[in-house]
Amino acid sequence: DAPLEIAQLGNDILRRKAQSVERIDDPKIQSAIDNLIATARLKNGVGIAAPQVSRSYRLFIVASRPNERYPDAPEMEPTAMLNPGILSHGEERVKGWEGCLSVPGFRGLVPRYERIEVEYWDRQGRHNVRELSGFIARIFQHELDHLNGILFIDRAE
Ligand SMILES: O=C(CSC(=O)[C@H](Cc1ccccc1)CC(F)(F)F)c1ccccc1
Ligand SMILES: [Zn+2]
Repeated sequence: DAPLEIAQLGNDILRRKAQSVERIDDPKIQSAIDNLIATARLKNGVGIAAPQVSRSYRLFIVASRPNERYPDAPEMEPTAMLNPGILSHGEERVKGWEGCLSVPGFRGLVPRYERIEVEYWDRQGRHNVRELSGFIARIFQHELDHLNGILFIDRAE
């Protein structure tokens, strides 16, 4: 579970559309999940997407925890989300601070939907449909952008 090299701004892999995961029980996918969780923890991230460690799969980790910008952020078990999507969202957008392990040294105020209904498959291959809001919804939208080659600086105001 060695933490992996993080692709930096300018690396073309960050601008590609990632490929859907075909077999969730593929050992390559399961080890990518373990490596992403280790990397997020080591780099103190609240999320990380597979393209950031140069694996162009539709897979990311959401690992919300309280931090200096979001002291009341929920503490959660790092969760792998495969082939994720937004099913519906509210109208309201909220601006919030974001950073990115692939864009070090920058912070930006990014508008995100406050409430979203999402689907994803978990690492056991189960289909999940969830309502997310607040900081976790923000992380989900930030990571989903990574799977579509979008970075928070493209949206920062
Ligand atoms: O922990 C970070 C470091 S940046 C981070 O964790 C990114 C995720 C993220 C941070 C803030 C808002 C949404 C997503 C991780 C990335 F780059 F892999 F996606 C943080 C930065 C700003 C606000 C709150 C927390
Ligand atoms: Zn990011």
